[in-house]
Amino acid sequence: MATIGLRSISKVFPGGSIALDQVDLDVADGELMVLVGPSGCGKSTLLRIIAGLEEPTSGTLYLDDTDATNLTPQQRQVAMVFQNFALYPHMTAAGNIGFPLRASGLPPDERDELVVESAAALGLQELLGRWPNQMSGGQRQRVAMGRALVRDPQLLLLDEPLSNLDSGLRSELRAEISSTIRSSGITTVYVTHDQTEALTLADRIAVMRGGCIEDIGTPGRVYDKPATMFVASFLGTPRINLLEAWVWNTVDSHVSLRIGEQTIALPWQDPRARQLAHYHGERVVVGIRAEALLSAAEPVADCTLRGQVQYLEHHGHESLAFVDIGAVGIEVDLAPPPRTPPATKLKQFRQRPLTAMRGVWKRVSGTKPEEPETTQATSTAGRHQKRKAGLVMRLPPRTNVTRGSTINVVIRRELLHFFDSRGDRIDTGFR
Ligand SMILES: Nc1ncnc2c1ncn2[C@@H]1O[C@H](COP(=O)(O)OP(=O)(O)OP(=O)(O)O)[C@@H](O)[C@H]1O
Repeated sequence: MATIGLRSISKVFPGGSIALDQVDLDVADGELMVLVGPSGCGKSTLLRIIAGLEEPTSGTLYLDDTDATNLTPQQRQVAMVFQNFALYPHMTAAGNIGFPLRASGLPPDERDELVVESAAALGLQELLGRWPNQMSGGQRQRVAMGRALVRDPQLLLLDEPLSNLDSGLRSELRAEISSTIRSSGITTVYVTHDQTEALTLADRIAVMRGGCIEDIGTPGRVYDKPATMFVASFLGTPRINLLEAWVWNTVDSHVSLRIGEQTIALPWQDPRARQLAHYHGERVVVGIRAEALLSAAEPVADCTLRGQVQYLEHHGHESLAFVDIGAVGIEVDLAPPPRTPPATKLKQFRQRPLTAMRGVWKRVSGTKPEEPETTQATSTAGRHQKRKAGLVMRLPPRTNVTRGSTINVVIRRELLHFFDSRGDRIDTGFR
């Protein structure tokens, strides 16, 4: 098996479109790394550079600590599975699986043995004589996996291998792919734009946007402590609530967060309060996932917002409520357009720090709410249209909450996320 090391990999396509901007990434031996991000963020380009199908404009690729930037795809011993499976239509399943072995000149006996072995591992024994047009999407996908793994490659690269399948089959095959990869112990890079796939499959996730990796870590870490507002917004269903809040620090007591016309507070004992105190009189963004919100008969001091239920969505196992709390919502630009700097500026542009691209976000709209009476902050009231942002929360499936009713929304403050005006996490190490 192998390790992968990418150092300052950039890719600028003819015409100036920057697909990758100084990407660094390490994949450990036997690790399943998932590259996830919105369309156009550079995932496939990065995968194709690892495969040797695309050349980086600059940077170095290491395989097992050896410079492999200029090796051919064959020399890299990489197997790739594509979105459309790319099976040969004129070959049976057995022919497709055995194709790489035939190409490498293996004698027919040994070849057949390996094909049968590989088919058995993927539950394809009964299908070996079928043609691609006689197989379902899921079966074709398994044959593509068999063909990729039969040569015992060093690396397995998968580019959206499930995106052409319906959702039921996708989750079934996701589990299969995961167990096949883990039992083979092969180092794998898996590209998807589906955050559920990323969270369920990965040992580690690299979240990409605009040609950069914005966050990298275990699924639990990037979900629980996203490095940026974009990452928080991209991962999780329903999407995280992002609300504008104004900070007011009452030293040695608490930090207030003014959200719309309402206020919640973090006690001074909470380490995040001291961190937030640095933003006294300023605007931050509070991220609240649906699981951090509870509906309660009585308000709980310092952590309750009141709001009116705008509408309810029933999903069988749960209901989602959209609650108007009169706050200003923040919308993150999930897919900034590809960057095309002028040729003369290219060098400086590539050297820009990653953070320069992170803070692509905008207020949905809204007037800055009135500060708490004691605040000295400069008011910008009237600059924007006021807008009440809905808060999405989960309710039990047969809830007695009705549309139009006013409810107490209690916030589990330990689950709150805070971001600065650039969209970077205001970290506190609380969790
Ligand atoms: N051959 C090419 N010539 C010019 N631009 C390209 C080429 N291939 C990709 N790009 C551009 O590079 C950027 C990254 O593309 P890439 O296919 O890597 O994104 P992606 O994240 O895989 O997107 P998707 O999920 O839609 O496949 C995009 O802006 C794309 O338009």
